[in-house]
Amino acid sequence: MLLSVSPDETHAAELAREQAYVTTLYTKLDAERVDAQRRLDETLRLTGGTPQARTERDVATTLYTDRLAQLGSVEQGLAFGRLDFVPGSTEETTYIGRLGLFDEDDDYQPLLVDWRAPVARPFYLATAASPEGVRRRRHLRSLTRKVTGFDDEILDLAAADQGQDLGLAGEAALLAALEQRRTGEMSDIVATIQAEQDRIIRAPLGGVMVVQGGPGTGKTAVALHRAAYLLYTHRQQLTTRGVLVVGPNSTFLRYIGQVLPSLGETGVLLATVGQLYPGLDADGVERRETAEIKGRLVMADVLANAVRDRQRVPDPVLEVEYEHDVLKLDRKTCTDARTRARRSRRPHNPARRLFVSDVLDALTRQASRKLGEDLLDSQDVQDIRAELAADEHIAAALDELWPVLTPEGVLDDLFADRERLGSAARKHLSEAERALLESSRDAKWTPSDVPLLDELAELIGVDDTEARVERKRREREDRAYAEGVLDILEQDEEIIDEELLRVSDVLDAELFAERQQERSELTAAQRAAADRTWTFGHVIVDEAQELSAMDWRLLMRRSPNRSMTLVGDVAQTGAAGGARSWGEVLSPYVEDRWRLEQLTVNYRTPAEIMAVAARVLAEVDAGLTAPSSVRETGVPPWSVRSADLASELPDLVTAELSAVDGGTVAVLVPAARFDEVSAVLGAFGERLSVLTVERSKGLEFDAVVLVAPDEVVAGSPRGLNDLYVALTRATRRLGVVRTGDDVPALSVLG
Ligand SMILES: Nc1ncnc2c1ncn2[C@@H]1O[C@H](COP(=O)(O)OP(=O)(O)OP(=O)(O)O)[C@@H](O)[C@H]1O
Repeated sequence: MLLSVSPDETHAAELAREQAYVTTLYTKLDAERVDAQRRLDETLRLTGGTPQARTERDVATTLYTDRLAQLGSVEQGLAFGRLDFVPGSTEETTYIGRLGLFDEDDDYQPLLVDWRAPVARPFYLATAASPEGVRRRRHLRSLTRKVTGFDDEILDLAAADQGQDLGLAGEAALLAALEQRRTGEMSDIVATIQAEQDRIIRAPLGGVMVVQGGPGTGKTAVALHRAAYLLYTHRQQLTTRGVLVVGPNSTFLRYIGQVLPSLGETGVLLATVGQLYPGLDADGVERRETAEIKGRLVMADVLANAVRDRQRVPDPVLEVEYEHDVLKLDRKTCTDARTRARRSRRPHNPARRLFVSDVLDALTRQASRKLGEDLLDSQDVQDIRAELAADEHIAAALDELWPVLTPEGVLDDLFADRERLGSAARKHLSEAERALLESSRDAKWTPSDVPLLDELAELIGVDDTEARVERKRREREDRAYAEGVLDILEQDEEIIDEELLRVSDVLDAELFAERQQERSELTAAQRAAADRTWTFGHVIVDEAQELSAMDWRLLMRRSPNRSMTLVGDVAQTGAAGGARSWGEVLSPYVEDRWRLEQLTVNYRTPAEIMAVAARVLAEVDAGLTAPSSVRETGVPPWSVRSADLASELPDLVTAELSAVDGGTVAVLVPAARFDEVSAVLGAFGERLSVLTVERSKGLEFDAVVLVAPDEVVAGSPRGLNDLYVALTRATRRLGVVRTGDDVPALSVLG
């Protein structure tokens, strides 16, 4: 008798097989977690020993702590792919997942291959036209530990003929991922990375790579997965120096903050430029025009002048009281001392020693003459010099001529004093521009002050020895404390030895956490955050088009090896001092030694919305092409005119919130309307965000309502770029609320 098996039964049997395999993977994962925890506990129990033993323990503790964090992060979607190769190929069926798992009992055969390993590459790159030995690619879908389904792609030439215009791999899985409601936090894309993205993620570590791509092409996603890939592939090199990821503002950093931990990577420093000067989180707000001036390259000259202006000489003579007499410091003596100190090419504070020494020599000669040179031996002269050096009047005179400076002090004084600013900047900035700087020094430091402070720190030569010594002292204290705790617990343990109680069983959770904290403080990222002169193994900049020339100077200092990935879109530049072209930005640092990669497919914005955005882009620059959308929603964008926002906007927002069914909605406004609209929409809760267009950069929402597009366009010289950014934030729905003049590029909306 012939048995007939229905497709459903085959599918169900296959699903059961996948479930069985995935279950063994989770069992293995659980065993690894128990093992890592046990090893960590054992390491934490050990105390004392030689310095080398302690160092080894520290390394082991960090290793097991990191491993535990990594094992904890991969719970969701542990395995998401499978490759079956053509018969006769050297590869066997391979499962691809968020980390690698091996079978120790079977010669360390891989049970699951880390997505970053070379063997996993065909999962992202193989196509029907170029299958790389792959016969079938399978995307596994799962919910917690349950496999809920799978999608297969058979990579043969018949499939190649079915015209995959955009060359998308795993289309069903990709579209399912893109259709997901947005939560307000970015997710990783590890299961559905596309070929053009994969090539960028796995590009070699060295050199400067620019990734140019329109909105929604996955630049941010690619940048973060690249960080994870580089840390996996060049772990040794990068864990000591660390990886820096720079984003445009703290809202954006919060949005992307979970992606790297979800990929098992915690050692990356995420920061805005405003956070790259230790001790400051500069988030003050200022006018665009002021930020633009502060971002200009000439500010480096202005600051150099400001520091030189603090190196003064008497005009004509400075008289200093000394021992009931008066010593005279003349212009020539001081000018000579100043010239020698400047010629040393040391920064201001270290060069002060030379200046002071020369001036003291001159004063010593003078004082000796007065006392009668012939009567003094060399010891007497030395004593006189020491006395002069300790004299408060002389110290005050030296401070006047060559003060010890701080970057904050110099910048504050410069912006607060018209004369100083005039002297330092007259040649570089107009009176009106100087007036803008002068009015900018309110209470808070702004992000554009940070590269200026950093520049000043270089010019002044800030001595951070004290900070370093203090840091070391704190580390030692923390360690001694933690060890003390463990010693006590170990003594207890001796008493209850028979019960074989482990330290970790009795170690108070809070103390344990503190000890963990101490360990994590020692990661490269943490140390880097506290050290202005830290140089990173790799620097990744997102929304790189927004950075000013002065921002670039700061970042280049943090990356002397020029191992950098810069992602951005020159069509979205909003900052007045931002990039117009990548060549212009980079040539001062690397000339033409940088490579360009492009991303061309928009995964975020549906075709219906992109059609509108493309018209705006054509007005920005007819030569620019908008990326092609990967999907349509069938929902056309809408537009209404409102004469009374306060009464009409809440209803429009309510309708959008219900249309996205649990998803997120953003109301984007020109900066001048932010307070008004926030007040109107104050009570809508978490799913609604009211943001200025500038703050929405890099973010996305299920629905976007854009208010007053004409004001967005008129609001800045790059207003059309801002409009383009605003229109491309939506993953499903877009609405425009007009309050004033019509914007020609939006006329298609009615
Ligand atoms: N291969 C992919 N698989 C699944 N989702 C993807 C993929 N590539 C991108 N996405 C999703 O598309 C959206 C846009 O990605 P991302 O924010 O990285 O784009 P972007 O180029 O940085 O955009 P913008 O320039 O507008 O800030 C995100 O939700 C991201 O998760």
